[in-house]
Amino acid sequence: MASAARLDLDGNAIKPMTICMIGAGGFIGSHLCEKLMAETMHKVLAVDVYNDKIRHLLEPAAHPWSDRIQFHRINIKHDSRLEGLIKMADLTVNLAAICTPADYNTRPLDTIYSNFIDALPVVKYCSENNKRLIHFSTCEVYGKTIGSFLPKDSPLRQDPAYYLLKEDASPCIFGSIEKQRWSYACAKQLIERLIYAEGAENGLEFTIVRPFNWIGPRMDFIPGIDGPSEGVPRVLACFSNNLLRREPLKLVDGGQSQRTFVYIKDAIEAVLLMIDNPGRANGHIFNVGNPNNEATVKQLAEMMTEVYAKVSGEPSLEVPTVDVSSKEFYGEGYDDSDKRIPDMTIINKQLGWNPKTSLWDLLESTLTYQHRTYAEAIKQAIAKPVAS
Ligand SMILES: NC(=O)c1ccc[n+]([C@@H]2O[C@H](COP(=O)([O-])OP(=O)(O)OC[C@H]3O[C@@H](n4cnc5c(N)ncnc54)[C@H](O)[C@@H]3O)[C@@H](O)[C@H]2O)c1
Ligand SMILES: O=C(O)[C@H]1O[C@H](OP(=O)(O)OP(=O)(O)OC[C@H]2O[C@@H](n3ccc(=O)[nH]c3=O)[C@H](O)[C@@H]2O)[C@H](O)[C@@H](O)[C@@H]1O
Repeated sequence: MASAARLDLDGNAIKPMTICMIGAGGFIGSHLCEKLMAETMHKVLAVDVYNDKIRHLLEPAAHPWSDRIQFHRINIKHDSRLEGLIKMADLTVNLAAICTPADYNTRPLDTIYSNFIDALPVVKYCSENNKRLIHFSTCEVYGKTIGSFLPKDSPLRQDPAYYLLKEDASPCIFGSIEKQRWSYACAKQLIERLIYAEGAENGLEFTIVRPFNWIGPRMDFIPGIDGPSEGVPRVLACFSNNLLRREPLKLVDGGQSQRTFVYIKDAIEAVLLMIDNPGRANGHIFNVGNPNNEATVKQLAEMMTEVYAKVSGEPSLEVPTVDVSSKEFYGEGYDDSDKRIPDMTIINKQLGWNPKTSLWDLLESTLTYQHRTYAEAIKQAIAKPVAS
């Protein structure tokens, strides 16, 4: 239950504030709203075009926090109410974006508009009205590692200097323009530069968050159940869908890319520290990830298969994975980040934050949720005769 006597990292009482959260109806937004309602006295003006993932917080109206959350169905591309909401708030958190890789090379214009053009008014209103901004960028701004350009057998590939991703030192390395995969990363990079420049030239108080593969319940959708049948969500939902339907998990180009996965609930703790500690968070770019949870996509598939068998009680498939080319899976123009390990020095120093949950444990709680939420609906969808 929320308590009024919460203290910041310097021992001062935290004053309740009003937060304009754009993209509050998405995966991260839903977890952040939950946290803010359950553990703080902050008020949320939740802006999104959808509210399914936060409906449990909005209805019934008898929740203890009911007077602290308001939903505003607004498309920020064209709605004059946005500036008024930013003005009403002490802080704006901007999460709105197209952020599924299947869109980057197939809908590059929508991707660039969503991640750059549509964020411009948000930055402008915050700057003009002297409002603080926490903007969600991505670890994809690092692109590929320096080490990926070394010969495959070079011992330097093992040296962290060639792969560890540091906010204030690592370059942003993208592929050629035909590799439209990088449309998202490039748009995010440019909005980061604009926000940084607003800070430098106009005094905007900002924090930029670079999430490294946050995963957990409510991430994306299961195709044909709560999203389009032909849709391609991010890897957690793709693999969950395969496991629920008892199909082999598809490994793009052999599943050799490496990622570090962090549990959404750990990551949300970091965001709350940023919200509550402006003096320590303003002016910073933060990596938020779990360097201890590294796996290749193939290893992730194997672990998810094992965990799902445990939580569902169903035996694994004899052939649990199948290789597929990136061209077949994502289409022309796909490219990939080879390896993503966040350096944690800055977030450790400023906010003392560390992730806690192991990959196995986070997959166990997430796949338990996926099974409970979707297994029955999938069974019914599979059993339904196809209309002739
Ligand atoms: N989940 C991750 O691990 C991760 C990693 C890196 C970066 N990010 C960034 O974090 C942010 C949130 O990611 P998420 O995983 O919650 O994604 P999400 O797709 O679940 O949430 C984004 C939300 O923004 C809303 N939105 C998009 N365009 C909008 C518009 N024009 N007007 C109003 N609402 C709009 C969507 O409806 C959606 O609810 C994004 O900016 C994303 O790039 C997330
Ligand atoms: O989550 C993040 O930190 C960022 O990275 C993601 O990018 P990526 O990790 O490449 O996206 P996923 O869809 O989660 O894919 C991870 C890896 O799994 C592979 N994959 C995906 C799906 C699948 O069915 N099979 C498969 O092998 C992809 O090719 C990729 O190598 C997205 O760009 C963003 O949501 C975000 O900015």
